[in-house]
Amino acid sequence: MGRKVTLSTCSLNQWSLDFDGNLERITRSIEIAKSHGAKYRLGSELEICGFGCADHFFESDTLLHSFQVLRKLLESPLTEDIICDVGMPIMHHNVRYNCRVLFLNRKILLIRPKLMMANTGNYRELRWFAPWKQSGYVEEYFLPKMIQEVTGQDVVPIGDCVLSTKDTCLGSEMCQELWSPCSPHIHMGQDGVEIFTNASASHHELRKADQRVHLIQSATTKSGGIYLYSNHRGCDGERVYYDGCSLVAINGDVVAQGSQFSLNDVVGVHVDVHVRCAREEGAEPIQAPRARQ
Ligand SMILES: NC(=O)CC[C@H](N)C(=O)O
Repeated sequence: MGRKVTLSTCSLNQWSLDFDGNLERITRSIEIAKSHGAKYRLGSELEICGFGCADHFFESDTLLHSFQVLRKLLESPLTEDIICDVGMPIMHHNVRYNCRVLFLNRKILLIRPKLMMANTGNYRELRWFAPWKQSGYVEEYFLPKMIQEVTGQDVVPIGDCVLSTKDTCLGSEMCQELWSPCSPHIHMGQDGVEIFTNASASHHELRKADQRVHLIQSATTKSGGIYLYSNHRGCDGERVYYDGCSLVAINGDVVAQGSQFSLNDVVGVHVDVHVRCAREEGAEPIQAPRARQ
């Protein structure tokens, strides 16, 4: 019998380089998540600086201001007792990565860089970011001083790994990775991950929301589990429309979904789930763990 936990995802109307506004909307989404008793809050891809910063990603200020926002979030009493999963660019060994930062109670648990970049159609991510070096590979990241002062940590893990808690196991994938034939959720499912998360910036095209739903349903039908999807909503300074629809699926069924065309700047989607039960009731028992090289 698993423990009941509330998980929260959201769609925020973030704007490129609007660090104050983006922080305010992230803060509001955490407030809403906490008011529902959530223990984990997921936000969309690069939500701190905005997804569409384009060549501003080359400017060190974009990375610096992202860390300043992260510091404010770490310091805030609002982020106590909830795992916050936020998106920002991070430079590691002079290479820029599109990352998730997961933290709890003023400690950074993990920095998870994107493994597979979106580089076709409207997307040119390879111009600004490198994909992470290798799946299942982790290094040490030296935190900047302004973050060390708050967390008391010098180094934190950066790379492709999952988060184990007392009750469950959570693994991140990022936007494009869901669309790949070798999505990380496949191996994570084999490794026993129960909560899959996806931080996205996926723009609107007719029937694309339906494709996303099918991909997410397929991901949780195969090995069972809970899939939390967060998509940006709004224009983000670009000439496309990111169409929200943040959702939660459990064992192949969509159990909660946010709006696609809302005018609200902050839309939260929350679910109460019994962790463990989700995997136990999933379609297939856990297979042999992935052999790591
Ligand atoms: N930001 C991304 O990785 C987006 C790519 C993906 N194909 C989508 O449109 O959802």
